[in-house]
Amino acid sequence: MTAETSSIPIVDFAGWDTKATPEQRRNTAKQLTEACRNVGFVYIINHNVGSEKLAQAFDWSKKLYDLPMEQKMLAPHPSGFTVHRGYSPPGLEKVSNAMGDEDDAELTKKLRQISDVKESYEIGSERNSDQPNQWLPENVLPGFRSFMTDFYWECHQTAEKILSAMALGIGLSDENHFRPTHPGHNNQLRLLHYPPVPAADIEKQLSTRMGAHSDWGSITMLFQDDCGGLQIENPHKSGEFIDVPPLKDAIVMNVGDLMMRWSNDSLKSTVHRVTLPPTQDRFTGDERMTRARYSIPYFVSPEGQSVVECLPSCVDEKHPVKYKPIVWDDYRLMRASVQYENPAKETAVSA
Ligand SMILES: O=C(O)CCC(=O)C(=O)O
Ligand SMILES: [Fe+2]
Repeated sequence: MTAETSSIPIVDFAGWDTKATPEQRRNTAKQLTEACRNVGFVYIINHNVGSEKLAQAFDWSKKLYDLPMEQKMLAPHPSGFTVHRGYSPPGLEKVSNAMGDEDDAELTKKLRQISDVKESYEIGSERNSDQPNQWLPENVLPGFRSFMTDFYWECHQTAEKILSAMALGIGLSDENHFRPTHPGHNNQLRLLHYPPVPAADIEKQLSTRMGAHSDWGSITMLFQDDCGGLQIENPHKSGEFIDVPPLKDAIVMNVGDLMMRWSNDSLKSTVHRVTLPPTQDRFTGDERMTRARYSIPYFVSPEGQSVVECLPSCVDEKHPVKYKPIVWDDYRLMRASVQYENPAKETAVSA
């Protein structure tokens, strides 16, 4: 299956360009929002992140992961879950959909028994002092820091456009509604590498590439290479997964849990996962080693103290308010506690 024939809608963002007519902009906003309501995932083409820039970002990511482990460990992810920056070797992070409360403690332990076979590197705004970046020494990968810092802000500019189109699409009178809460300092650029793994390990569920989960924030913009393996839960049939085939240079955009709350559930935060690539030519040798996969998600979130409460344009008699207001930082910490081991919490659970 190709992206053109998959059930994930494709939205041409040339229709949200400054040169587009008001009608083209309204139509684009409508298409984007319909996709977010019905599927929660959408391909965005003709956006502002250029093809060459993307190729360079994937090249840098490959250079990073080609480094020996001891060099990558010069920028380690701090222990615990409060700071989410730097390098996580395979097995450190386990994504899940658990909410992080006490009832989830057992579930969290069980989830850890099947590890995600991936390594990741997280980057944020240089001005976010709560989440300090963990850079490699410049001489280890000269130019990496400066490229990634620029790329981070380029992605942010595109995120602002997407949020504006969504604001219009969900009926807000001001298309800049999300700007004050999303100045960009709380976003997260993530470089992901899924190393080759025997296909049988994934088939027998001895390991996964990335387990099923939804994203927590406002929206996610994902760039994927041509390996394949990303799947979303069928919006019309729970438990069934459908492929999100690679579409060169497209952004795979999805709604996060926070935007779902903000929109009073009118937009969908769809569960997704990464598994075996769909076609046999992605395997090599007797062991059927899976081709490596590189992807670059960009998670867009509001400022930490932003209060998220259902938007008036998404509430009416038929759709009463579903969620109490929450502060983004409180919600994020609750979700993060499940993903990275917290030594204090683990002791408490097993005691
Ligand atoms: O690697 C991918 O394609 C998906 C990544 C993802 O879903 C995530 O990091 O939350
Ligand atoms: Fe995700």
